[in-house]
Amino acid sequence: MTRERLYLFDTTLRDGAQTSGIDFSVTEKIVIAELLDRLGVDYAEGGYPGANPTDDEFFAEKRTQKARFTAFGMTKRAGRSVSNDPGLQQILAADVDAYCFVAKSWDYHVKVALGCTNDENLESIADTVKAAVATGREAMIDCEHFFDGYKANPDYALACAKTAHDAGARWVVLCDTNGGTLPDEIKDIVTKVQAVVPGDHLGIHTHDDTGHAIANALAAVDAGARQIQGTLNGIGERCGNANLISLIPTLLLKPAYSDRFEIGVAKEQLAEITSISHAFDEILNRSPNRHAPYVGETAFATKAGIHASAILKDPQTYEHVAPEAVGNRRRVLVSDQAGKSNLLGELQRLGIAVDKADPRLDHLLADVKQKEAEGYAYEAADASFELLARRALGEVPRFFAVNSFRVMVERRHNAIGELVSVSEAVVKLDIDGEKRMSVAEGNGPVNALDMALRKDLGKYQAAIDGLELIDYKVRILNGGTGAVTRVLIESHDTSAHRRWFTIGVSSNIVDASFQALVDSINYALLKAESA
Ligand SMILES: CC(=O)SCCNC(=O)CCNC(=O)[C@H](O)C(C)(C)COP(=O)(O)OP(=O)(O)OC[C@H]1O[C@@H](n2cnc3c(N)ncnc32)[C@H](O)[C@@H]1OP(=O)(O)O
Ligand SMILES: CC(=O)C(=O)O
Repeated sequence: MTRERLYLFDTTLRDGAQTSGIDFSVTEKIVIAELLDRLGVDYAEGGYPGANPTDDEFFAEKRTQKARFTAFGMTKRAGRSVSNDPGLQQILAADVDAYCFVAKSWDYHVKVALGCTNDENLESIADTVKAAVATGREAMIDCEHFFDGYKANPDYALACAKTAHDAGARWVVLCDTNGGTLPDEIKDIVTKVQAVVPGDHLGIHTHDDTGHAIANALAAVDAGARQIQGTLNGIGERCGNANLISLIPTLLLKPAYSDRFEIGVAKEQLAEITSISHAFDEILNRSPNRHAPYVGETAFATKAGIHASAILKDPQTYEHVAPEAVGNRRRVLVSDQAGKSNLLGELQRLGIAVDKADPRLDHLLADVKQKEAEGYAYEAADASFELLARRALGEVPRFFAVNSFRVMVERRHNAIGELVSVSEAVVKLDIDGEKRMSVAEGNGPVNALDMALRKDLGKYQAAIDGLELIDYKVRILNGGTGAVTRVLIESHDTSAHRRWFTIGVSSNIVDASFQALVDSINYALLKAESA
């Protein structure tokens, strides 16, 4: 069966730049353009030449190599000719493969926002498309508010789409600009537009204001649209655009689409999609959404014992696609919802061989459940879990013992009269029967304890040289000042390029922090020893 070509149009660098809280620098735009080429989209909309210095510099410096590099702008202003519209001339002068012009297609907007007549707007659309086509490049029109416009005045909305098409636009893109349209309406209206724009010329641009951006894009495809616009990780104006990172796996892995369509993203590129999505979040300086479809850390994580038991027998029992297909991985979590199968799955991943009938496994499971009831959360603290498991199996040496620790916080005036807060910690350790005492100052009690703990580990000192704490999170369980505190610490061994999480729980925040610090050091020593 021959499959139809479906084109992917990325607007991360244009509509994505309209996301509140996101401001791309030129350098970031350059890196994102490279990510888009890596992903394999057909079009990459770079921004709006002439709208701001960042976009001007970006268009002067960089273009995508594989994706058709596209400039965005608006149709010519009414009452002016194309050659007499400086904004439009700037767009036409950009070094691109294609242009995408936003045009009004709702008569209410023509009247209120443009303040011109319906015919003048149609003339702007036609003249702009013709001028773009005359440059030898591809032209497309984003019909802004198409669905709301169609509901208000179907004849005029259709006239806008037809005018763009007749003037030579390769694509007429129907935009759900306010994001309020539902999938059935999209399907119905796109079907009707096919009467005036036949063939593979319709595109769809959806926003996620009702949580239907992807469903709406797919509904449009079902009705005949052959270009989908969207963004990396779904960023975009207000609630965002259709998320290409979710759409691409669906188009490639779900027979309802993969049997009917081919897209420009190869299976090998699909296997990079998790890493591309996370790299994009790095650029945005934010943590990836752990629950994101396909690419989230928990997308293939199972917590329930009954699921884990079946997954270990055959992963397909609880997975809709193979995690490897999207470059993700299966995770079997250990928590209070776990059974022995979860433990076995996690131990297997850690390279620990143990028989399901081994009674130590029952003790370990009981221990995990007891500690989870006290407030521990091992699914978030891989290293603390590994220590707990290996200890239960007698595989963790006693590197050092903490005899005591003390921490003092003092607020006082320094020599020049400024009010400062100073923390000082004392840690007493026993290493192979030899007693050691270290004192350190820090910018807070946990920092001081960390310094003191790591100051003198005797023969183990070299093994923690590259160790640094990179994140510290506190969560209060049960509320109130007598509450239980859970501390999660992320550590990084710069020499071994390894990251891990440890946990501590106590009614005392310093005590909880100290537990997590001690676990972190024990884990570093365990890994150094096995290396
Ligand atoms: C649905 C969307 O997401 S469309 C994308 C929107 N993106 C952006 O607006 C980001 C970039 N925009 C900008 O930097 C600026 O708005 C610019 C440079 C484009 C224009 O700036 P200004 O000339 O100062 O105009 P301003 O932004 O105040 O208003 C937009 C003008 O464009 C007109 N306009 C809006 N859409 C269109 C259109 N499709 N065709 C022709 N004119 C249009 C408006 O009527 C308004 O005209 P007016 O100034 O005579 O009232
Ligand atoms: C063009 C566009 O971004 C919109 O109509 O939503």
